[in-house]
Amino acid sequence: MTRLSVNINKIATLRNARGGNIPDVLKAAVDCQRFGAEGITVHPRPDERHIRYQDVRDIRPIITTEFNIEGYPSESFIELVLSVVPHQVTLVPDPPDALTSNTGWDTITNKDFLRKIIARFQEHGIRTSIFVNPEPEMIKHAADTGTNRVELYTEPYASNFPNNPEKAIEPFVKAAIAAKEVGLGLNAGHDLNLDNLNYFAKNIPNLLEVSIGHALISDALYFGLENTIQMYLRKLRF
Ligand SMILES: CC(=O)[C@@H](O)[C@H](O)COP(=O)(O)O
Ligand SMILES: NCC(=O)COP(=O)(O)O
Repeated sequence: MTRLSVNINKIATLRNARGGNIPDVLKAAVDCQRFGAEGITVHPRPDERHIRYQDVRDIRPIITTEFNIEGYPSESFIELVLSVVPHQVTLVPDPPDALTSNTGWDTITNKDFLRKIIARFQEHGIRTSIFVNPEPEMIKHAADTGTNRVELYTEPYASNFPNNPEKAIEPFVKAAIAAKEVGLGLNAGHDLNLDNLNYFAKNIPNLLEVSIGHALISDALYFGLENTIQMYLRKLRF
């Protein structure tokens, strides 16, 4: 079964547009869970333009579902994660000024860096995942870092899906097979949506989790948050 983790960054972006506390990010985290989300994902960035470090601390004790913190492993991010102790941390190679995540790790050149950080998180009982492009070579080297899982960066799938779904999914199937061969658990995310999710989940073997934010929160404007989460869940249950 593929779990749906809802990324609530965009709810925080909306709140931050005005200051104040509307919409209430903590309430949204609890409500996403109540509406069926099987995980909550947050991606704090250094400028805190969406989810803030304090939000991350406040969410941990009020949710019971899986908590996944994504981000670049700067010292302040590492400190945050070690103080919060989520179920999973996903390491993403975002530079501080990145608009959004736009590539996976080069797991060859960053192998020693990642290995040390991953060991620190795992010593605290935190499962690790690292964000990778769908390249079997990068996935094989990811296994040498000691990580538990990889998260496939799905933007290229999402942008190619409307023109040619078979071609769009091809590298992701190969990547999933490579992950299984080296014993890594498999997550995926970025730009997954109501149109492309079902085809992805049906075709990718051993997909443990998808994290979805931008499209899901946007769909919630039209369909409501509860209904939208249920619509996404139905795309994963077949
Ligand atoms: C790693 C990844 O793909 C997501 O965490 C994404 O970067 C979050 O989306 P925002 O850019 O909307 O914060
Ligand atoms: N890890 C991907 C994620 O959390 C959400 O990405 P997106 O759906 O906002 O593109």
